[in-house]
Amino acid sequence: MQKLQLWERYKNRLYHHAELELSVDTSRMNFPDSYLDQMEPRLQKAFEEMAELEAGAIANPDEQRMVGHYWLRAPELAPTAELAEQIKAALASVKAFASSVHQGNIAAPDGHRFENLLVVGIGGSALGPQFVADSLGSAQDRMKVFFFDNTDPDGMDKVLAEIGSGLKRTLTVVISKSGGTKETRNGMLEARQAFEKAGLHFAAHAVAVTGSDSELDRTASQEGWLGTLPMWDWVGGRTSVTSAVGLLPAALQGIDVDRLLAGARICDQATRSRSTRDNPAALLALSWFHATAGKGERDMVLLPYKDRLLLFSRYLQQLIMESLGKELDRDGKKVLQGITVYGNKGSTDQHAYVQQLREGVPNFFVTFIEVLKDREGASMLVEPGATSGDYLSGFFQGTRSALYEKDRESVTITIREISPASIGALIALYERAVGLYASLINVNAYHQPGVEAGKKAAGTVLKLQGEILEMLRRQSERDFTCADMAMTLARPEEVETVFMILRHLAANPVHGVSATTEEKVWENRFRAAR
Ligand SMILES: O=P(O)(O)OC[C@H]1O[C@](O)(CO)[C@@H](O)[C@@H]1O
Repeated sequence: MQKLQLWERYKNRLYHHAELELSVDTSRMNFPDSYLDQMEPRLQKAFEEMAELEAGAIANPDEQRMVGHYWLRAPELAPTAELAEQIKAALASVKAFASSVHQGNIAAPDGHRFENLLVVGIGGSALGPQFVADSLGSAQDRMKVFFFDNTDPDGMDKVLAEIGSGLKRTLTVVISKSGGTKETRNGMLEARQAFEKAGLHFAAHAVAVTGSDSELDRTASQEGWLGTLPMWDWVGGRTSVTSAVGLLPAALQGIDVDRLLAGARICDQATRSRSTRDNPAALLALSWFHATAGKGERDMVLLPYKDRLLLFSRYLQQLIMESLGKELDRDGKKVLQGITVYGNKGSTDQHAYVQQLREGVPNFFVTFIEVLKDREGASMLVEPGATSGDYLSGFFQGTRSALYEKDRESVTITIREISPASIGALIALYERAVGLYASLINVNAYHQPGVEAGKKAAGTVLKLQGEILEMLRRQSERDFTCADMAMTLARPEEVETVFMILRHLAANPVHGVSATTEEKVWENRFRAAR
């Protein structure tokens, strides 16, 4: 298509929201103009399902749950007055807690204000808080934020080393909707040990965000933590960033959570429109449907031209892939659905994988995110008439054109600046796009049955490890190959798992297991240290 024709298509298709200062440009998606009309019946059905969801329908039938993240920024829309009150009360508690911490009314045991914040969580209980912290943080933050988002001991040691002697003025927020996630439980225990080693009483440094009567809730109340903020079963982990999960860390960091919620609320209003052309989330969902044939046939590459949006692709990876990646559709038919999401940031990726995007396997579409405002304050000229930010803009435009010339399609989202409101709007935009797209492809976006399989299998491995350790200790006079051990435990079919467990045990001193080094690694002999 010629440049001037594309310009006409740009003007015809551009969605712009004046108050949010947010645009969605689908002109570089090669669907015909008739596509929207053709998809209209399916879209209207998706809008209807979304309206039912917002009205409190059981939108997650597998778990018999309502799906209410939209109420978090408009409590008056919650289906009962009681829920509305709970949402308002939780927000008030978040703000009151953060303000008490900032004013020193809730202080470190040494009487000083808390200066650091250690957030412990995983998945939806970490990715949203991390994205918000990274996109909106600054040198002026009220608290310096750190994360434990895994059960990797070395990763936690690295964070603790960074905090160093600052631990005595560190507040720990442990976040888990279920309150039973092992990675988070381990992170909490490791944090507690670090505090105790430093002669500090963990409970005086800890606050929880969790579901009522969860394991974490009970621990926090039995140990007398500083407080507990609620999570509800009608908020999914991956859509929990506008609940206390995201708001408490953000408020403690000093981010204006009211503006974040306001941005999300305004975007929610826009994305409730049943006029497809006026609904930016519907335009995104339709673009995904077009690009992937509604079957995940192409990957979604996110290219935000702004360092502060680096973690957006990680955040969206969970939101999109955990929501859409489903074996069965809502009628129980095998569909193997999903959209693969990856990305980092422009212009950096220009020097990494954009080569393949332009010339290699054409199995993707791009979402560019453009931010008009370069920085606070003035910019130097890096050469006559051009700033670093002009270059960033030039590289964005250049890559968009270079890809389109080669029939690589893209959507571009433009925001004026990075602010709490625009981050809230981006979050809400994608939450709604995922919900609408899930309706279009008839999958339940609000459960995650596949994740349970890995969790169960990990439990089996840990149980087998217990049996192996017991056997090594009981027969400490002898050594075992993995095959010996599997036979001795009467689990010959588990020999590979036994080998992997033994190899890991011997690599770490805590269990007191040693290994010989044989020519073939699977013939190594293991024994308990005497
Ligand atoms: O908040 P929780 O219950 O600890 O769960 C953490 C994450 O684990 C999952 O349930 C599965 O990975 C995610 O959906 C969720 O965000």
